[in-house]
Amino acid sequence: MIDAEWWDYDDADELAEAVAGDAGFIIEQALEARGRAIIGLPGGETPKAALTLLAARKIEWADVTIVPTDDRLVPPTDPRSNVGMLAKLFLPKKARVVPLCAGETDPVLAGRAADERLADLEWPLDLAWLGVGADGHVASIFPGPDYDAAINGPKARRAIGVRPDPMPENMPVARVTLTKAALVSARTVTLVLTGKDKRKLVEKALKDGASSTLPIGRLLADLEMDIDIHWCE
Ligand SMILES: O=C(O)[C@H](O)[C@@H](O)[C@H](O)[C@H](O)COP(=O)(O)O
Repeated sequence: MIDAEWWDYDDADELAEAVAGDAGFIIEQALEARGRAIIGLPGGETPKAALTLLAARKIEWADVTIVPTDDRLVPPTDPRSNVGMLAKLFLPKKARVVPLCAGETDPVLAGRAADERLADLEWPLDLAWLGVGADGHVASIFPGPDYDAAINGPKARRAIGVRPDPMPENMPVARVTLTKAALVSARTVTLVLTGKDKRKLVEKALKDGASSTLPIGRLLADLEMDIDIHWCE
């Protein structure tokens, strides 16, 4: 079992500063070691402030490839689009932003196309920065017909289409997600969350390990290196 180190902050600003600093350091280490960096960045609300601070850092962004950890099957101009949010922040910095969805409407086809697109990238990720949903989903690994393939699929599979069942009420759309294998193979995995409820959920997931019924629990159980968990109330 890996070690999870909790980093607690007094407020969201302090959390954002710390996470942006950590991510920036990991990217700079990768650039120094290999002359390039490939990072998986999350969607949702929690990471927005930290991502904005990260984009403002003085980094050789032209040598950085950014992949959303997951995305909703919506056009990049849609406010729900994760790649749309990341492109706004990082394309002006000359980073390469690789979409998981390219206009497909069928999640199974979108997942296959994303997997082919990612096959050309030099894996593993240097950083997989993750959030967690109030229901315990991570990236867009949700209960439903694609859950087993996302959690237990072949290690070579990097992305897969997801038809959540039940559909999340706040965001009832199909998705494409990086698989658990693609996420846990990252050189560094970091988890960023806020609020007491999510903290309790992650602490239980860590305790339950591989027997966790939650996607986040199954992912944490398969990590092969320690993880930093950044949290504020
Ligand atoms: O596409 C997404 O929704 C995210 O990648 C997702 O996995 C996110 O991390 C959680 O849903 C938490 O979202 P919040 O940070 O907004 O609570």
